[in-house]
Amino acid sequence: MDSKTTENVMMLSYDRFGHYAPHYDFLNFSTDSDNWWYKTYGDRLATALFIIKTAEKGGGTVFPKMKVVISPEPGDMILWFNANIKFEQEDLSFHGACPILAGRKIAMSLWIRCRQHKDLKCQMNDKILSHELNDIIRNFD
Ligand SMILES: O=C(O)CCC(=O)C(=O)O
Ligand SMILES: [Fe+2]
Repeated sequence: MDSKTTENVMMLSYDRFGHYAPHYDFLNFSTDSDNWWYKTYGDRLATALFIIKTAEKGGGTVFPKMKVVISPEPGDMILWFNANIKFEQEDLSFHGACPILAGRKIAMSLWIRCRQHKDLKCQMNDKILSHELNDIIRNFD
Protein backbone atom coordinates (compact mmCIF):
# COMPACT_ATOMS: atom_id res chain seq x y z
CA MET A 1 0.00 0.00 0.00
CA ASP A 2 1.26 3.45 -0.83
CA SER A 3 2.29 5.27 2.36
CA LYS A 4 1.23 8.60 0.80
CA THR A 5 -2.35 7.43 1.09
CA THR A 6 -2.17 7.01 4.84
CA GLU A 7 -2.54 9.76 7.39
CA ASN A 8 0.26 10.41 9.86
CA VAL A 9 0.44 7.76 12.55
CA MET A 10 -1.47 8.50 15.72
CA MET A 11 -0.01 7.38 19.04
CA LEU A 12 -2.59 6.27 21.58
CA SER A 13 -1.79 5.89 25.26
CA TYR A 14 -4.50 4.76 27.66
CA ASP A 15 -4.07 4.87 31.46
CA ARG A 16 -6.40 3.34 34.04
CA PHE A 17 -10.03 3.91 33.02
CA GLY A 18 -8.84 5.33 29.70
CA HIS A 19 -11.05 4.26 26.81
CA TYR A 20 -12.20 5.28 23.34
CA ALA A 21 -15.99 5.44 22.98
CA PRO A 22 -17.36 3.39 20.05
CA HIS A 23 -17.23 5.27 16.77
CA TYR A 24 -16.66 4.95 13.03
CA ASP A 25 -13.29 5.90 11.55
CA PHE A 26 -15.07 6.50 8.23
CA LEU A 27 -15.59 10.25 7.95
CA ASN A 28 -18.57 10.38 5.60
CA PHE A 29 -17.84 13.93 4.47
CA SER A 30 -20.11 15.20 1.73
CA THR A 31 -18.64 14.77 -1.74
CA ASP A 32 -18.28 18.52 -2.19
CA SER A 33 -16.24 18.80 1.00
CA ASP A 34 -13.21 21.05 0.52
CA ASN A 35 -11.12 18.96 2.92
CA TRP A 36 -7.80 18.40 1.07
CA TRP A 37 -7.26 14.87 2.38
CA TYR A 38 -10.78 13.89 1.45
CA LYS A 39 -10.57 15.34 -2.04
CA THR A 40 -7.17 13.83 -2.77
CA TYR A 41 -7.20 10.44 -1.08
CA GLY A 42 -10.86 9.78 -0.33
CA ASP A 43 -12.30 8.47 2.91
CA ARG A 44 -10.71 6.05 5.37
CA LEU A 45 -10.73 2.66 3.70
CA ALA A 46 -9.13 0.74 6.55
CA THR A 47 -7.49 1.15 9.93
CA ALA A 48 -4.30 -0.61 10.99
CA LEU A 49 -3.80 -0.63 14.75
CA PHE A 50 -0.30 -1.63 15.91
CA ILE A 51 -0.23 -2.84 19.51
CA ILE A 52 2.89 -1.76 21.36
CA LYS A 53 1.87 -2.51 24.93
CA THR A 54 -1.22 -4.18 26.34
CA ALA A 55 -2.88 -3.40 29.66
CA GLU A 56 -2.76 -5.97 32.44
CA LYS A 57 -6.54 -5.91 32.53
CA GLY A 58 -9.06 -4.48 30.05
CA GLY A 59 -8.27 -2.39 27.00
CA GLY A 60 -9.44 -4.71 24.22
CA THR A 61 -10.70 -3.33 20.92
CA VAL A 62 -14.42 -3.92 20.75
CA PHE A 63 -16.68 -4.21 17.68
CA PRO A 64 -20.14 -4.04 19.31
CA LYS A 65 -22.13 -4.74 16.14
CA MET A 66 -20.20 -7.98 15.62
CA LYS A 67 -20.13 -8.76 19.36
CA VAL A 68 -16.36 -9.20 19.11
CA VAL A 69 -13.62 -8.04 21.45
CA ILE A 70 -10.03 -8.36 20.21
CA SER A 71 -7.45 -8.94 22.94
CA PRO A 72 -4.17 -8.64 21.08
CA GLU A 73 -0.59 -9.14 22.23
CA PRO A 74 2.25 -6.64 21.92
CA GLY A 75 3.56 -6.75 18.36
CA ASP A 76 0.17 -7.64 16.87
CA MET A 77 -1.48 -5.53 14.21
CA ILE A 78 -5.27 -5.39 13.91
CA LEU A 79 -6.58 -4.39 10.50
CA TRP A 80 -10.18 -3.72 9.63
CA PHE A 81 -12.12 -2.14 6.80
CA ASN A 82 -14.17 0.97 7.45
CA ALA A 83 -15.72 0.99 3.98
CA ASN A 84 -17.55 -1.62 1.99
CA ILE A 85 -16.85 -2.39 -1.64
CA LYS A 86 -18.86 0.64 -2.78
CA PHE A 87 -16.80 2.86 -0.49
CA GLU A 88 -19.77 3.43 1.77
CA GLN A 89 -19.44 3.26 5.53
CA GLU A 90 -19.22 -0.37 6.68
CA ASP A 91 -21.82 -0.69 9.41
CA LEU A 92 -19.93 -3.47 11.19
CA SER A 93 -16.77 -1.37 11.51
CA PHE A 94 -18.24 0.48 14.52
CA HIS A 95 -15.56 0.03 17.22
CA GLY A 96 -13.99 1.40 20.38
CA ALA A 97 -11.37 0.72 23.03
CA CYS A 98 -12.58 -0.90 26.27
CA PRO A 99 -11.61 0.81 29.53
CA ILE A 100 -8.24 -0.04 31.05
CA LEU A 101 -8.76 -1.72 34.41
CA ALA A 102 -5.08 -2.15 35.28
CA GLY A 103 -1.84 -1.10 33.63
CA ARG A 104 -1.43 0.89 30.44
CA LYS A 105 -2.08 0.31 26.76
CA ILE A 106 0.00 1.89 24.05
CA ALA A 107 -0.93 1.56 20.39
CA MET A 108 -0.34 3.30 17.10
CA SER A 109 -3.10 3.72 14.59
CA LEU A 110 -2.79 4.31 10.90
CA TRP A 111 -5.76 5.37 8.81
CA ILE A 112 -5.47 4.17 5.22
CA ARG A 113 -7.34 6.23 2.63
CA CYS A 114 -9.32 4.86 -0.32
CA ARG A 115 -7.63 6.36 -3.35
CA GLN A 116 -4.31 6.47 -5.20
CA HIS A 117 -2.73 3.21 -4.14
CA LYS A 118 -0.40 2.99 -7.09
CA ASP A 119 0.94 -0.41 -5.98
CA LEU A 120 -2.43 -2.14 -6.06
CA LYS A 121 -2.59 -4.54 -9.00
CA CYS A 122 -5.93 -3.23 -10.19
CA GLN A 123 -7.98 -0.17 -9.49
CA MET A 124 -10.72 -0.64 -6.95
CA ASN A 125 -14.18 -0.05 -8.28
CA ASP A 126 -17.67 -1.21 -7.51
CA LYS A 127 -17.38 -4.16 -9.90
CA ILE A 128 -14.96 -5.87 -7.54
CA LEU A 129 -16.53 -8.37 -5.19
CA SER A 130 -15.52 -8.25 -1.55
CA HIS A 131 -13.66 -11.58 -1.64
CA GLU A 132 -11.60 -10.22 -4.55
CA LEU A 133 -10.78 -7.16 -2.49
CA ASN A 134 -9.16 -9.47 0.07
CA ASP A 135 -7.02 -11.00 -2.70
CA ILE A 136 -6.01 -7.58 -3.96
CA ILE A 137 -4.93 -6.49 -0.52
CA ARG A 138 -2.99 -9.73 -0.01
CA ASN A 139 -1.28 -9.66 -3.40
CA PHE A 140 0.29 -6.26 -3.69
CA ASP A 141 4.11 -6.45 -3.72
O1 LIG B 1 -7.29 1.68 20.74
C1 LIG B 1 -8.17 1.03 20.19
O2 LIG B 1 -8.38 -0.16 20.48
C2 LIG B 1 -9.04 1.68 19.14
C3 LIG B 1 -8.36 2.81 18.44
C4 LIG B 1 -9.21 3.45 17.41
O3 LIG B 1 -10.39 3.39 17.42
C5 LIG B 1 -8.59 4.20 16.30
O4 LIG B 1 -7.38 4.42 16.32
O5 LIG B 1 -9.31 4.59 15.38
FE1 LIG C 1 -11.23 4.20 15.58
